[in-house]
Amino acid sequence: MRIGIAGITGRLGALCAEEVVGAQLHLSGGLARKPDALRHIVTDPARLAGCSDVVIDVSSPEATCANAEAFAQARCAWVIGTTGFNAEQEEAIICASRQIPVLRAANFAPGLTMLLDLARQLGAKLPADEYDAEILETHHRQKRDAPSGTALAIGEQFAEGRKVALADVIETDRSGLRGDGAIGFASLRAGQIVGEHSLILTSGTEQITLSHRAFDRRVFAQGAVKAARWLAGKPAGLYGMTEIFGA
Ligand SMILES: NC(=O)C1=CN([C@@H]2O[C@H](COP(=O)(O)OP(=O)(O)OC[C@H]3O[C@@H](n4cnc5c(N)ncnc54)[C@H](OP(=O)(O)O)[C@@H]3O)[C@@H](O)[C@H]2O)C=CC1
Ligand SMILES: O=C(O)C1=N[C@H](C(=O)O)C[C@H](O)C1
Repeated sequence: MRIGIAGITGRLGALCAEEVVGAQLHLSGGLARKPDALRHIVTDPARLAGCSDVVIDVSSPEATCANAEAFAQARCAWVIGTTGFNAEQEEAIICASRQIPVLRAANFAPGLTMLLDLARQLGAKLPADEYDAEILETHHRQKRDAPSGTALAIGEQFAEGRKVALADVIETDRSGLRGDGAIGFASLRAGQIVGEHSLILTSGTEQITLSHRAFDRRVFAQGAVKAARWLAGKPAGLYGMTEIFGA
């Protein structure tokens, strides 16, 4: 199986490349802004798609979306781990998934995949007028998007359990009083913290916290390569990590 990496020079992309080689799969090359013939790094997505069965994309929202057309044309499977998309960019990904298999996940870690399932169950069980929901995420100082993609995914699952749309109850600006039924978000950025997420549910008399801490970025790279192996050759469609870790 030939696996390419978009964002291969980045923190996660470089680890994904190591995992591919470590698993004795064929690393077909990578995409970044500066080409490098020695390391098979190109700037044209069509060139990478043309020599790959599947590409793991961990770059930036703009760079990821710029790949959509070339990957669809080459019928190349697409694992997307990039976060921070706007609504228009999300739509472009959904559009591509009508032509090629796309697996999209804000977090490739198995434990976090389980946490998403638990968040949905708690949303369905804990009454919104009794339990305030807050999501706290902490990441390294280089992270660009906030709230993190994972925090938003936790919020979406919890909201789905509550049978509300996250867009209707999301609170990121914390000035003023907390809204009834709000799902609040807070972000911290410091040092080299890999990624921490907590869903904190508080009533007048108790608190329940679901937490996940990644302390080695390799957990994401390993999940991404598992996802790539699973996705190559699948029919067109939009898939997620529950397909891999079965939450
Ligand atoms: N799903 C998951 O489990 C995880 C997802 N992520 C997400 O992955 C993404 C990357 O994270 P991280 O590795 O830390 O980021 P880095 O900034 O370290 O890496 C970004 C990579 O994308 C490339 N890139 C950026 N902009 C462009 C562009 N316009 N055109 C082509 N290539 C571009 C960079 O290449 P260069 O600068 O060399 O041109 C680099 O290779 C983020 O969205 C992050 O949130 C991160 C960890 C886990
Ligand atoms: O940028 C990161 O580093 C991470 N990004 C992902 C996100 O936005 O949720 C996943 C992980 O927490 C690390």
